[in-house]
Amino acid sequence: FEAWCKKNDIYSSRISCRTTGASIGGRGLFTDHDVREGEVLATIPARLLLTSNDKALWAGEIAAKAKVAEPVIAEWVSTWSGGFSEDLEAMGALGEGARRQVGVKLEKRRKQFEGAKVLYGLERDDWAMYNMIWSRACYLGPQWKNEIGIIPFFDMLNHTPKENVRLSSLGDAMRGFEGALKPADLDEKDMLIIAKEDIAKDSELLTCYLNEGKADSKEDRDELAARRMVVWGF
Ligand SMILES: C[S@@+](CC[C@H](N)C(=O)[O-])C[C@H]1O[C@@H](n2cnc3c(N)ncnc32)[C@H](O)[C@@H]1O
Repeated sequence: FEAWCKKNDIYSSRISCRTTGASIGGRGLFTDHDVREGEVLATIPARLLLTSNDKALWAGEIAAKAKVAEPVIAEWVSTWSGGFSEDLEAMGALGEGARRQVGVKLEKRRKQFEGAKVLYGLERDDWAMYNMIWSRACYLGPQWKNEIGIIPFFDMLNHTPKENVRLSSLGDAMRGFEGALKPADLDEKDMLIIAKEDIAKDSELLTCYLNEGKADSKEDRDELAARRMVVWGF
């Protein structure tokens, strides 16, 4: 994966992808040095992203693009894992209310998938890929007109409520800095991963998938737990 990143002009400043029990998600990105707040940890060329501006069936469009992607992208897609897997054991950890909501969300996902099959020519076997796409995609921000996409390298970050990095396109990061010059070798739509705080060497880089701070009723908490399960499988 790191060789793939290097070959495709993903610049990352001494960050490694590690498969280890020390990673909260089993595999994730780690610092190989002491990082300072504000440091740009990676730049990712816009051309590598798989994106969609279909608000309803975006995962279907991305799945269709992933299926016919050029070899370079296909090589990256083959590294994907995670997402919702109908893992009954994981589901057992949820309370009754949350489990009920998982059922409702799953029903909705299945209907969307049926729609995506028709519109984007997906097949029944694409269900696992479809779910994986849900678990790896994010909003790309104003520079991308809030399209949804999967960003190589960034998609290796695991979740924590208290993230230590943030994502921004170069264009969004530069907005407000009047007169700032764009680096000549970067595009406004290229994505940056920026340290939100000082991070010690050998720490996992983490982002927040889902803000759980606002859930103050049991129903809200169940809804969030269900969403976490159906989107990310944990
Ligand atoms: C965007 S990917 C992150 C990278 C992923 N660990 C990998 O190896 O490709 C999202 C998936 O990572 C796993 N994951 C992320 N954060 C996690 C956490 N806090 N606890 C358990 N699993 C997590 C889940 O399988 C989730 O569907």
